[in-house]
Amino acid sequence: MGERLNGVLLLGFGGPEGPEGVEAFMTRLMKGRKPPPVITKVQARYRQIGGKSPLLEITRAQAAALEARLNQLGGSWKVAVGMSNSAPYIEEGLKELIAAGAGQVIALSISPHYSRITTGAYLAEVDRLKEQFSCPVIPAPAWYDHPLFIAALAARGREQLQDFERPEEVELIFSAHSLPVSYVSGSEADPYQEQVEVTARALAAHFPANPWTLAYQSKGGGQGEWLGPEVEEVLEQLAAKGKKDVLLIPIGFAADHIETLYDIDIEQANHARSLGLNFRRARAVNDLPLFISALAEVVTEVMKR
Ligand SMILES: CC1=C(CCC(=O)O)c2cc3nc(cc4[nH]c(cc5[nH]c(cc1n2)c(C)c5CCC(=O)O)c(CCC(=O)O)c4C)C(CCC(=O)O)=C3C
Ligand SMILES: [Fe+2]
Repeated sequence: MGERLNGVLLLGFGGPEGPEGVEAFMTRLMKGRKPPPVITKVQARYRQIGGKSPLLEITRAQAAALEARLNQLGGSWKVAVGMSNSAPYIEEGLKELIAAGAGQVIALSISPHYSRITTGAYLAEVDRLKEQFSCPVIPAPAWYDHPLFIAALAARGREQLQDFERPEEVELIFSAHSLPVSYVSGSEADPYQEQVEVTARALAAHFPANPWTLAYQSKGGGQGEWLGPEVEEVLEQLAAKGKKDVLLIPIGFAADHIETLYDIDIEQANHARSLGLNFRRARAVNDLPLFISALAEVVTEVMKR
């Protein structure tokens, strides 16, 4: 792989580190669209998860683990983090790699499924900056169907499944972030929904005995209809069918953050409890070695092209 330092820029959505960062984050994210009452509601959620999201810390841990793995496989590697909506921004991550002497940069989205608000936006920003830095930047391929990512999700599921009395009878819910239906329809449709469905089917194959349902979570307000069914609806349907044991595996996020710690662990868990369900959630893949190996394979595949 040569003597030159290879850079990897791990690209993510970003998030406010705590309640006081919510306003700036949302203004950037929504381009000024959302009224202040929503900001207050979101701030209250961050307070309920301890005032701070673990997202940045987890992403940094993923970057460190990926860097170690790549250096172990051969060559000389540095992995930096660049976020779309919060610091460290994509520009800072790119500057860090170039300052370290990277001869080229592989841009790797940490969002599992492609949408215009996630990977599409990250790569557009990378593209915009590319001119300014005259360093080759190569986008890494998607990994939503990578066998090691699927195996990592399955391992997280199994961690929880073994705590149920009859693991093979537990109802599985696979969840991904909802999107406005307008993003996934028409001639310029994002492949998001198809990719989520591929991940769900591949994961289901790891649990051949268990019934499963794909559901969407954390939908926003406005912008018309959003992808469904919602997790809450699925919980209600399972309760109505007399089911008791439910394990939710979030497949649309690579790290634990407000969407798992608040939306699932507080809101959906409360809803499940009120329906009399025995509800558990699988941890996000975070820096699980299986997942880091998946990312390392994706990166080294780029080098072979
Ligand atoms: C597909 C997707 C991912 C998955 C990709 C991935 O995980 O990599 C993701 C991740 C994240 N989303 C995050 C936070 C937020 N997203 C919001 C709003 C929105 N997200 C959307 C989509 C996604 N978002 C959409 C279509 C909107 C509505 C925009 C609009 O209406 O135009 C809002 C505003 C309030 C609200 O609507 O809830 C917040 C606070 C955080 C940070 C968490 C933390 O800090 O712990 C993370 C990782
Ligand atoms: Fe979001």
